[in-house]
Amino acid sequence: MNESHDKRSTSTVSSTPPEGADVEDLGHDVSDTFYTSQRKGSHVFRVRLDATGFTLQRESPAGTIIKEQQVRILDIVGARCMRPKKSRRLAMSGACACSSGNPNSPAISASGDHRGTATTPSKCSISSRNDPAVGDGDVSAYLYVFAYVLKKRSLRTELHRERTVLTLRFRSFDTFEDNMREADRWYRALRWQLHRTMEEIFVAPTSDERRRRVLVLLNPKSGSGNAREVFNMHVTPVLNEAEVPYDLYVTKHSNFAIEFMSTRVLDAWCCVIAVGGDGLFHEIVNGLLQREDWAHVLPHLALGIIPCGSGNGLARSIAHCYNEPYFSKPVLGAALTVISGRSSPMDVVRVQLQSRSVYSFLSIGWGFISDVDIESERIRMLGYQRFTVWTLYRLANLRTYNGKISYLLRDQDSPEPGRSSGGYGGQYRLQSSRSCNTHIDKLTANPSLHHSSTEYLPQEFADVISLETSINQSFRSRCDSWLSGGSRRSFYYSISESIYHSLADESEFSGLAAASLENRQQNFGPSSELPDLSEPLLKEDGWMVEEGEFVMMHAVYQTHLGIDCHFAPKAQMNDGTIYLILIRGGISRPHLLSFLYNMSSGTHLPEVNNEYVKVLPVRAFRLEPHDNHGIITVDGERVEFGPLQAEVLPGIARVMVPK
Ligand SMILES: Nc1ncnc2c1ncn2[C@@H]1O[C@H](COP(=O)(O)OP(=O)(O)OP(=O)(O)O)[C@@H](O)[C@H]1O
Repeated sequence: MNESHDKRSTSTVSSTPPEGADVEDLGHDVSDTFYTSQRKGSHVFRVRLDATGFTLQRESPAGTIIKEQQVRILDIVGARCMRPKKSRRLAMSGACACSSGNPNSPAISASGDHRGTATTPSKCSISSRNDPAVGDGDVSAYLYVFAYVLKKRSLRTELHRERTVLTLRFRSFDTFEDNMREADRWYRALRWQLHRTMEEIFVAPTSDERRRRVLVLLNPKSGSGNAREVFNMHVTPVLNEAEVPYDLYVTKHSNFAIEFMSTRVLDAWCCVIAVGGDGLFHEIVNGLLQREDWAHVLPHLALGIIPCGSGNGLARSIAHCYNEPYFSKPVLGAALTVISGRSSPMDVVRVQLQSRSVYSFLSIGWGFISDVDIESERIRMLGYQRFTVWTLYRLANLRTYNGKISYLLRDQDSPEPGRSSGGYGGQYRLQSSRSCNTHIDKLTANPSLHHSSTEYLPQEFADVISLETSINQSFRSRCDSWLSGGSRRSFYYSISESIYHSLADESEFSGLAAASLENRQQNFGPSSELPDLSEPLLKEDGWMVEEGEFVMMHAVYQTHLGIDCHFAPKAQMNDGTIYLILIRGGISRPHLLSFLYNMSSGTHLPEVNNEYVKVLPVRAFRLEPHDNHGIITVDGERVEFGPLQAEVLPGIARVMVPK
C-alpha cells in the first residue's frame, strides 16, 4: 500500500483517546483532514495518529465514513518530514485547488494562527530551508511514514511483510516553514508513539544523554560470503528509516568477536547485532561472558542476529517463537526485529569441557548431526544444501559411538521435586577471576579511551564503518524514492556515505588481544553448580544414566537448529530446559531416515520415549564418551573431544525479538 494524502485544512490537535491510553498520552494524538485527488475524483480522509497507529477514514460528501484503513504502530518503523525536490511533476501538482496563494484554499485563513506557534523546528525543517536544491514555488511539506505490513499473496502462501509508504502532504500555509512545522508536529507525535513501544534499554533516557547506538558485528565469511552485500542492501535501509544509529565492525578473523566483546568499553551501545551465522553469535555471547563485568553488561545489552550464515538456527527460532514470517524475507524480518526495541530473556548453557568452559545458546552435539555439521564444511559452497547431501552420505555410512550420559531432569519432571542440590534460583555468583591484565587494564587506565564515539575508540579494530543515520544527509540523497511512492522500487543511498576508519597499525592490538585471551582464566562468567567434571555424579542427587552405543546425542534449547530443522518443537527461549535427544545404536536405517526426514516439520520425536529414541527435558547433563575420537560441537562449532558437562543458566542473556 502506498498512500499519498494532501492536507486541506488545519484542525485538531487531539481528540478522543484510544482505548487504553492514559491521560499523559492525549497531547500526542494528532488528527486532521486530508484529501487525495485521483482521476476518478477527489476523496476526503480523516487521518488520525494515536497509540494504535494511523487510522485513515474516507468520508462521503455527506460526511459519513465509507471506508477505513489502518497502519498499525507495530508495523511502522519510522518517518521523515521533507520538502519536495525540484521536479516538473511537483511543480504541476502545486497548482491544485488548495495550494498556497489560492484565495479559496482553507490554508489561507488557517496560516495566520499558526505562524506564531512556539513549536521547535526539527532538524529536517531547518536544513531543508537552506537547501538550494529545492523549491520551485511548492511550499508543501511532506511526511513519509515507513511501515512493513503483513500481507498474504494467496491463501496458500505464507504471510510476508511488504514495505508501505504513507505520504501526507502539508500545504495549508503560505510558507514552507509553516507547513514543515505542521509536518514536524506529526513526525514528533509519531516518534513519541514509537518510543513508547520500546523497552527502556533501547531509548536514551534524556535528550542530554548521547543517543545509545547499535553495535553491528559482520562476518564477511559467513554462509556463502555475501553478508556485506546483504547488510548494505537489506538492513541499512531499514536502520535508516528507523533512524537507528549504528557502528559497523567487520570481523577480520576467527575469534575477532570474542576479543571485541570481551575487551571493549560497551557503554555506547544498547544492543549488539551479529550479521552472520550462529558461530558469530556464539563468539559474541562468549566474549560477553569473558568480561569481568558480565553480570552488569548482560542485562543491559540486547543481542540480535541478521541471518547470513549457513545454519541460522537462532534467527529461525526467534521468528518461530513470535509467529513472525521467515521464509519469504528472512533478512527483512530480522532487520525489523533488531529495530523493534523489544527483547526477551534467553537461556544460556554453561558447558564445562576438560580444558575450559564455553557458553552456548543453541546446542551441544555428539554423533550423527555433529558429524554432518562439521564434515560437510568441505562442501560449504553448496550453502544450506550441504547438510542434506552429507546427511545422506552419513546415513549410508552409519557410525555409532560408545559412551555414558548422565542427566538431571528439570524440576517439574524430576522424581524428587524440590531437592536442594543444584537449585538454580537465577542467582549466579561472580566467579573469582584473574583480571584481564592486558587490554582491559589498558582501557580502564586511560579515561580518554572511554569516549564512546567511534572517532575516539581505541584503534584496534580495522575495517570500521560508522554511520550516523542523519535525516538530512542520508535521506536527501534518495529523494526520488518517495516521489515514485513505489515501495518496492525505492532507491536507497549506498554505504559509501559511511565513514571508514582505516587503521594504519593494528599489530600492537593484535598482540595485546592475543595475550589478553591467553592470560584470561578459563573459569569466567557465572560459577557452576555442578560437581567438578572429574568427580562422580551421585544417584542420591537425582542423577540418572543412559549408557551404551549411540548414533547421536543432541542437546538443544532453541526450537530450530537451522532454517529447515525444527528440532525441539517444545523449546522456549527462556524455559530453563535443555532438550536432550538420544538415538541409540541398533536403530534401523528406515527409522533413522524417517527421524531425519521429519526434522523439518518437527514431527520426528516420539510422543513417548522408545527403545531407540528418547527426549529428556533436563537442566544439566554430563557426556562421557568411551571412544577416544569423534566430533563434539557446541552451537555448531567443533570443540575438543572428551567428557563434558552442561547446565542451563535460565534467562541470563537478552535477545531481541519482534514486536
Ligand atoms: N573474517 C573472518 N574470517 C574467517 N573466519 C571468520 C571471520 N569472522 C568470523 N569467522 C569465523 O567464522 C565462523 C562461522 O561464522 P558464522 O557462524 O558467521 O557463519 P556460518 O558458519 O556460515 O553460519 P552458521 O554458524 O549459522 O552455520 C565463526 O565461528 C567465526 O569464528
